[in-house]
Amino acid sequence: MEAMQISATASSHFSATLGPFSTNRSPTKPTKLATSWASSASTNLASLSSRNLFTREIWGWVNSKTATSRREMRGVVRAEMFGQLTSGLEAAWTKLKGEEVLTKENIVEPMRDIRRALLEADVSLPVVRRFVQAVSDQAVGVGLIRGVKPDQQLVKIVNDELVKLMGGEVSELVFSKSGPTVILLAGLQGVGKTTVCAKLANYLKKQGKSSMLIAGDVYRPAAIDQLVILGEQVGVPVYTAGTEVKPSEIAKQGLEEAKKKKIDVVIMDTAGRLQIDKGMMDELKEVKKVLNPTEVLLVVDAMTGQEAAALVTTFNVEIGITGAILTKLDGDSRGGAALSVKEVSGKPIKLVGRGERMEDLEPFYPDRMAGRILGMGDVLSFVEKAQEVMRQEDAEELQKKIMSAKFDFNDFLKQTRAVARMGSMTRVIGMIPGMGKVTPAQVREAEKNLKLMEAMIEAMTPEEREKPELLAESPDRRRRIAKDSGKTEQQVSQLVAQLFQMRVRMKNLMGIMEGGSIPTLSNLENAMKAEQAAPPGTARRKRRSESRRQFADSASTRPSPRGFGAKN
Ligand SMILES: Nc1nc2c(ncn2[C@@H]2O[C@H](COP(=O)(O)OP(=O)(O)OP(=O)(O)O)[C@@H](O)[C@H]2O)c(=O)[nH]1
Repeated sequence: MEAMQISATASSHFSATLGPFSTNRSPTKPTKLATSWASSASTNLASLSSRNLFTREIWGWVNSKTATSRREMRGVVRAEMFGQLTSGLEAAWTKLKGEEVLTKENIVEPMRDIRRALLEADVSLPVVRRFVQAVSDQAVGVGLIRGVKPDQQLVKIVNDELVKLMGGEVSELVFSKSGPTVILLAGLQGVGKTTVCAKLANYLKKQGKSSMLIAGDVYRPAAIDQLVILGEQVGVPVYTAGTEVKPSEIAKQGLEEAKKKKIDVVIMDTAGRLQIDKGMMDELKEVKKVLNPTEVLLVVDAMTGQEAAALVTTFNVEIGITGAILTKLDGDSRGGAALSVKEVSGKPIKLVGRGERMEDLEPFYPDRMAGRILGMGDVLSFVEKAQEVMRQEDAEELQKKIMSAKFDFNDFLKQTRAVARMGSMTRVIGMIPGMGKVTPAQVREAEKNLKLMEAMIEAMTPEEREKPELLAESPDRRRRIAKDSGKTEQQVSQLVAQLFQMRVRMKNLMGIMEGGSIPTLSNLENAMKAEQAAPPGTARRKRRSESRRQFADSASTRPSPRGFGAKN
């Protein structure tokens, strides 16, 4: 029911906010914005069932967003990062379409798809096994999101497990508290180490830190020249001592120089090898001893998949590292390295390279990465936010009130605040399909009017908030509220009228939901369109007359025979 409430309330909020208080707008005429809300509500209604409609509505938005992302994936992004994994996982969600709940039986097939997708992404088998087990355990039984469809529940569980798998939180670079921070880079040949040195210096420069590069690859003279050129390109000094000096000696001299120059961060490039050999490890150990580095980062090529994770493990065992830098993520369509490094080696990926330019280095955010893999991005966090603000119990209580036409100003305020808590109105609106054409000016106007209404409601007594009839009956009360809130009497009257209109409108919409079958997208949308466009004498007039009758009903309890606005 919650979705209906939020739609109906939101729709009414907007018709209220852009309706009665905007210039040249009749209180009963639905505005464009209200119409959009109504039609978005109808779109979402199509996928709703009779319970937990709020969460379902949010997931309706998720669906539409996912559909878009999936379309994008198919078209543009697919060829890019992790495209293969994304499409593999899609098969799993599809298998759950039409199911009511997740069961031990119906997750067998989707779990097989997930397993296959991860193996094809070159994630190592033990990691895949643990992942699939963790997802299965959560999918059946505990930890379900109430009211969300099974395929969406599974997306959420997989998302959370992916984030966990990749290390959960972003793992920041550590800086030394005194003296220069020393970062020692290691890695096999051709993985992008030399490029990373300069990219990292450039990245730190943007954070206001000075760096110096030390050219320690004495076996490939071109590597020294390459580092000098890249250093010039990003505007940082490079310490070189030729190819005749031992790397550990170069490291020592470079560090002294950096201390003299009061450089913040020293980045040491080292020689790569085609594969791990004892000579390289011994040399690295020696350099590490001399430098006593704050960070020892292994640079690994993302395109090597689970091999990258194995390398991180070996280097960690041999020389002790603090983390990894994953390069060439831009060319990686599988994702095995990003998914396996932390789980296999216990060491986090700190940074990722996503292109050849000096700017193409950024922190590794597990949550964003999971979002990209699933094609969900921000939408998942929005769902969580929405769930936080809309408690199930509140929603059920509200549903009862709406059905018995007892929706009052307290509920109105609560709903307004719930919507506001979900984020700025612009953001909320932006998440709803079909709402793209709302102009910023309209949103600003809506926000302003919500504040205006809040001020008037705050000036009401608790009794008046609970019984809007009191205000319908008494101009004195309305005058007092106008005075206390600094608004006009007309504005207060309009707000009261609006609440009665909302009661009718919400009850009608809820009635459609309650009364037997769930309407299909097309017939509900048509019904709403017809209602909005109805000529005089049809649905709209009927609705209006019903809200008038409610006023009249409330007015009939008082002595005066006159209707809304009569003197008490
Ligand atoms: N597409 C892409 N290319 C990258 C990235 N990082 C590095 N490269 C390219 O990879 C190639 C090898 O990079 P280098 O920095 O020379 O590799 P290296 O590890 O220093 O090599 P050795 O000195 O032989 O050990 C270069 O052509 C880089 O431009 C990245 O994130 N994306």
